[in-house]
Amino acid sequence: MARIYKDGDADLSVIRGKVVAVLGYGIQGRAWALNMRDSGVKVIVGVRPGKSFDLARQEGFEVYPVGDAVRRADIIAVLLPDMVQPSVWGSEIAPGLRRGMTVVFAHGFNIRFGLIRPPSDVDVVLIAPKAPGKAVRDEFVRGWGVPALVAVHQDFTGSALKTALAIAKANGFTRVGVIETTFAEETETDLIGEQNVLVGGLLQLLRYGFEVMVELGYQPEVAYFEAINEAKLIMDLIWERGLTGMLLGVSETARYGGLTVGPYVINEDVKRRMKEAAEKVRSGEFAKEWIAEYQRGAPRLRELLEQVSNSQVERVGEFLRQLMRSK
Ligand SMILES: NC(=O)c1ccc[n+]([C@@H]2O[C@H](COP(=O)([O-])OP(=O)(O)OC[C@H]3O[C@@H](n4cnc5c(N)ncnc54)[C@H](O)[C@@H]3O)[C@@H](O)[C@H]2O)c1
Ligand SMILES: CC(C)(O)[C@@H](O)C(=O)O
Ligand SMILES: [Mg+2]
Ligand SMILES: [Mg+2]
Repeated sequence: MARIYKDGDADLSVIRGKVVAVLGYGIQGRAWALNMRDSGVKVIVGVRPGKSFDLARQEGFEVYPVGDAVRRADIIAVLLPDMVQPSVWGSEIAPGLRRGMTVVFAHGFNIRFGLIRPPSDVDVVLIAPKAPGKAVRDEFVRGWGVPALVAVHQDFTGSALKTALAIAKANGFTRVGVIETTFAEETETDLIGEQNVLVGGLLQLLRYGFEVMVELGYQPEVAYFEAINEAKLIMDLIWERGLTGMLLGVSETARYGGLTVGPYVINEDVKRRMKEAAEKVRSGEFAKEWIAEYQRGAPRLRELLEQVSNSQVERVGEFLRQLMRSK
């Protein structure tokens, strides 16, 4: 049984009086900085000059270049893009680290694949939210939170877990539940999950679902409502009531059709390829490929993103989302 920490297991006083530097003010960084400040934690931001720097200032934070923020902090949360972290670590983070500091990651990628090797006299922990940054902030503002994982890679002070749980509490994660894991388990499951299901599998399923109807001559607007917009509402049912609850919340016709046709469309062959993709994560092959792509300037990523953003489904979706938002 997984070990799961809740609010009562975490003590905010562990980080009171300490300075937490959030490095990066992007998708996660902004959410963490705002959440922790709202929880009474002393937060500063470390980021390069530019839009994020200006936004963090506008939103009332003391903002510094990364190296200066590290030097002023007791705890640093490394919320820079994964591919940027190793070089910034070498040039700006490592030189400012002091004995007994805590380094918090939100994803274990660079530790798991050996791209960052912290000195032995700091604590190294992981607090990985199982949610996109927008939800990390929105749920906190709503008075609740999102689930997260916690892991300790290095416990120099003997209180690494306590510090990690305090950071989790300040973000609202312990209100929901924080599961104990390892950097390896978090990194591998996060990559496998986002590729096979959350980002990759889901996107492709929705695109094909839409395209099949359009290619059969149905109206694109009808196909969008059917294959994409309603997918959110069905997912809400699963989120609230589980798989069986969703099945009981749709018609008997949908229940029978879904249970018989689903496994025909998403078949064992798909499962086999999901396992192949998972193996590429576990062996490090995916990490190697992504690092090489990033070092070339990410041309393939840009091209694939452009293909999605220029597709018909996006034009239809934009029109319908606008329509649904206005009376
Ligand atoms: N995006 C998510 O919802 C999400 C969810 C869970 C975990 N994570 C993890 O959180 C971490 C941060 O990811 P993100 O998606 O929030 O990143 P992001 O791309 O949104 O963050 C970019 C931030 O880093 C700054 N930055 C980029 N290069 C820099 C440099 N050289 N020097 C200083 N600042 C620089 C940018 O100005 C910006 O503020 C990653 O480890 C990621 O895996 C992200
Ligand atoms: C939000 C996700 C997909 O769960 C996260 O893992 C990420 O990398 O952005
Ligand atoms: Mg991820
Ligand atoms: Mg994730």
